[in-house]
Amino acid sequence: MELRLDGVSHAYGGTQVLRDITLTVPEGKIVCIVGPSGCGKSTLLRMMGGLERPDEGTITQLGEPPEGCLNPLTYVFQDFALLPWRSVEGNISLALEDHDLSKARRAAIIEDVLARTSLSDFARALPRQLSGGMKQRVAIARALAVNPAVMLLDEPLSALDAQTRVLLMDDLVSLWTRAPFTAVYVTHNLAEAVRLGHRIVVLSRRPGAIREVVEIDSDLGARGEGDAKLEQVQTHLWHLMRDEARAADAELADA
Ligand SMILES: Nc1ncnc2c1ncn2[C@@H]1O[C@H](COP(=O)(O)OP(=O)(O)OP(=O)(O)O)[C@@H](O)[C@H]1O
Repeated sequence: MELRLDGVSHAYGGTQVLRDITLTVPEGKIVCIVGPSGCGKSTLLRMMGGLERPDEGTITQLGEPPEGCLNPLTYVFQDFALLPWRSVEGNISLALEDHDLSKARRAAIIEDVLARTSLSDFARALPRQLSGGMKQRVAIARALAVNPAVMLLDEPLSALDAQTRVLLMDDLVSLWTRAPFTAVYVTHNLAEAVRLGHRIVVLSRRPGAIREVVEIDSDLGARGEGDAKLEQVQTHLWHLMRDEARAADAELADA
């Protein structure tokens, strides 16, 4: 399934937050959204997930969700959003409880996503026993359990330390390489954007409008540390972001 946004604009009260966003999230690709603080990235993601409606413009789902899809659009948040009193498998099971599945089918799905996220040995652990990286693996496993058409990730690695972020990025790359999924990935971190994005959408300062869309055609699995082309793209993104962040700062100072 593909997501298409056409002329999406939105305001909260008198504050314009998004302006005329037109973009496509192609099936089987990861689209990263970057932009300065407060430019409307999370708002855009909420609109893609149907949690809010834009004032103007349309968001269309084109094509069919994958076979076995229980929930076409599912989120992964920065703060993991796990229930502390439920075990790892209990948290994953939560995503399946509203669906009419046999006990055996539910157990098979949980076993599969635990294996894919290297969590099989932690099925009965509670969130408080897990590191931040492991908690986010659980949240990713829970999202994968519903076999979504599009996964919507809002700064999923921002709460983690630098080393853990690298490990989780590797995990996401290998998950995608084994079974390509469609995702929209909001991040402040340009290294994450160039490592994970097939398409990187740079938003301007608020009201967020598309400043540039950068395509990276290299294989996700082949992207590594010290890749000159990726570093070039990252520098280009940084220049765009820096200009926007400076302008946003100046606006706040003038207000
Ligand atoms: N429900 C809401 N009601 C009113 N204003 C809101 C609401 N949600 C977001 N905003 C405002 O809209 C603007 C965009 O917020 P949003 O969280 O989408 O930006 P962002 O780019 O994700 O920010 P950050 O990078 O800091 O997470 C901000 O000025 C924010 O205060």
